[in-house]
Amino acid sequence: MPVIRALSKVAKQALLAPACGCQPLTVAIRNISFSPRQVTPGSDASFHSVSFSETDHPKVLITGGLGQLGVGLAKLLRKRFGKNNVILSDIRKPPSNVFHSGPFIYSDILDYKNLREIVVNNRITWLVHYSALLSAVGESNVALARAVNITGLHNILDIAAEHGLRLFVPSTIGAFGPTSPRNPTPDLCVQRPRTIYGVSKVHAELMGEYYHHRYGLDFRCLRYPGIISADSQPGGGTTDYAVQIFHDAVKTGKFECNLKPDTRLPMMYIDDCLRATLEVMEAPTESLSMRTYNINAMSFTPEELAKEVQKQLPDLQVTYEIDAVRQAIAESWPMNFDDSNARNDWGWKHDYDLPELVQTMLNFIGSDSRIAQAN
Ligand SMILES: NC(=O)C1=CN([C@@H]2O[C@H](COP(=O)(O)OP(=O)(O)OC[C@H]3O[C@@H](n4cnc5c(N)ncnc54)[C@H](O)[C@@H]3O)[C@@H](O)[C@H]2O)C=CC1
Ligand SMILES: CC(=O)[C@H](N)C(=O)O
Repeated sequence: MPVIRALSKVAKQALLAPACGCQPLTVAIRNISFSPRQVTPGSDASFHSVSFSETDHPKVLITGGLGQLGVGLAKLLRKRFGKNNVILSDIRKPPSNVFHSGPFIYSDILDYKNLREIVVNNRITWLVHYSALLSAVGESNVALARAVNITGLHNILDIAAEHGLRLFVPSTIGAFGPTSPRNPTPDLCVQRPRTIYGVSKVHAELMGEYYHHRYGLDFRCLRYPGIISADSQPGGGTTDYAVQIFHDAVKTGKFECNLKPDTRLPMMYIDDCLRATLEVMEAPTESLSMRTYNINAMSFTPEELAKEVQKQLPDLQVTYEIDAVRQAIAESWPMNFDDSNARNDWGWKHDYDLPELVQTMLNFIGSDSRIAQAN
């Protein structure tokens, strides 16, 4: 009975707590070992809570780190916090340059004990959760997408709440759907996505915010646009065409686009995306009026992108062979993203517009292919 009474007191405190005042619940979790996932009886929950303030630098774990974004983020964070303070993890075997560039560890986000062991043994304080199946691959394997994007997220939330971690989970333009306002799309509006990817990301936004209010979890989330990078391949999304065009333009002079020429989507160069991630993770709590923000840089159609590339490579030939699944997804997504809250609250500002993006991508891929030809 006393335990039940204590629990109902905790629940009452939770409902009465101010949206940002998470202290009472955090204390309750520690005092009576009531956590989102029950802490083993007899264990001392406070033992796990290594707060960021105890160390000079955060100790960061990146899940799903071998995808398009993780390696670049590790590089940026290692520059800032030191090589050994940032651990990349994935279920795939890392290429040797990645393996030798800093700590890498196997981590399957569906294995809760494995996650807990990594967090405890390495005294992790920040968790960047990148593991996911993206929009197009998600539609071709819904069961796996549901497991990785939803069950996996539950593991991540519980680990982060139990161990007092600051947690970053990216969301996406894909978290909106055909009934959302598309031009522009604000932070708060109807979200009824039609992909398992989008559904799982809305779920992540809501669960993260719920854990923030309920358990005091320091949850931070950015909705990324389509991300464009030169030295890492996209993992099966709808916006992948905007990366592939550069590789094909340089290598073959021909590009077959799987979206219609007038399909407008928000996009961002990877350096802006990774910097935004670091900036929101470092933003003082008081500056965050929300926990999930849109971020934006530019918006273009395949035709506009092709024209910009043709300014540098006039012989590029672009044809269109529409992928019905990707086209339907793209037509349900925002055309322009309103990121004014991120700009006002924590000073978000993008560096790359379309001309700089194209120049940078062609310089990078061009010099890469010249090196390859010389070898
Ligand atoms: N790349 C983009 O344009 C955008 C990405 N995002 C989000 O950013 C995050 C990172 O995206 P990308 O790097 O592009 O994704 P990606 O698809 O390139 O990489 C995802 C990684 O997750 C790993 N993974 C899959 N199952 C796993 C499991 N059970 N345990 C651990 N790892 C597992 C994969 O091996 C892969 O390396 C994702 O959450 C994605 O939704 C959001 C919007 C745009
Ligand atoms: C915008 C995204 O989330 C991703 N690149 C995808 O196209 O699925």
